[in-house]
Amino acid sequence: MSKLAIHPLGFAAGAEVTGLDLRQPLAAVDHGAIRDAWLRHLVLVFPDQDLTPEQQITFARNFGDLDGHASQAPSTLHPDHQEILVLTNKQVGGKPSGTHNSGRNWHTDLSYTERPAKGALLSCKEKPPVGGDTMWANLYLAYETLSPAIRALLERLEAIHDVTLIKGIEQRDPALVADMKRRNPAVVHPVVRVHPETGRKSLLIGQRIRGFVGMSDEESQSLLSLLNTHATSPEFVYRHRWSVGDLVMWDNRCTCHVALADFDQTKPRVMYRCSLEGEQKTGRIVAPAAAGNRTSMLQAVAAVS
Ligand SMILES: O=C(O)CCC(=O)C(=O)O
Ligand SMILES: [Fe+2]
Repeated sequence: MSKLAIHPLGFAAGAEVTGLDLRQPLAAVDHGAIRDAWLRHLVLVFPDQDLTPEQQITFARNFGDLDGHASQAPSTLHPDHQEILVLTNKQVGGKPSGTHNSGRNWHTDLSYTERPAKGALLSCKEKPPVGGDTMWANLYLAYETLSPAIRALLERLEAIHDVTLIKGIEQRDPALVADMKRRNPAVVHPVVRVHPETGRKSLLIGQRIRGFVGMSDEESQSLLSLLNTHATSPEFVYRHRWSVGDLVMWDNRCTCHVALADFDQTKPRVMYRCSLEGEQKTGRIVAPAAAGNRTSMLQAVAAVS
């Protein structure tokens, strides 16, 4: 008999899943229960799971194909397992040994690609004594609590997502940044999206958005600020305080998240992430020549749309 138990951790998002050893093959009944909980709670925490990279990959594959990380610089991937992105503040030979200072502004993973991730599974390998929490916001609630007038405006709106807006990207190795930019020209996505499994609408919003198609820069920035402030209201957020061995799995189709930088940077923080490949290509690439200059890009996008 299954020992699986699910305890909600927050009203907006988050549930703890206990009674499972994720190193073992997943029974069909547990698989179904996890999928249901994932769609309902958006962020699932599996505590005390000490997984090898192979075990993390095997568990992740229960929920879809893995993203091949073509959008990432190869040096940020696990040397033996390209399915794993290494998020670390550790230096090797004076250089960051993976994706450095990752996720420091609100974002939905891979929104700067045509096919944002379906979900992700993040395993905590090392953590500082205090700080370094991660927060997720429920973007269904964000959408549903906007006024009908704003919702009607957003229904037709598209946003320009830009990899260069990753917070702190300019502090990364310039060769790595050039690689990221080359791999990821700016893309346009609808602001309102429909979850392919639940059918519910949510916002694709965050701080890696350059602006909205057809709006002036000033209009874009004001609207973006309004939407991001609303979407990340404390009422919509689950905040996770990590322990080594936690595996957290989130639904990236209806959430955004941020990794807090409030910790002693001389202490290591190391996370391994598998990304589930998005099932829908919702974006379209904006001419790369337009990228880099906010005003010219907004005009270029407006011209082609
Ligand atoms: O390091 C973290 O807590 C999260 C980083 C992040 O944004 C991610 O893994 O997608
Ligand atoms: Fe992320």
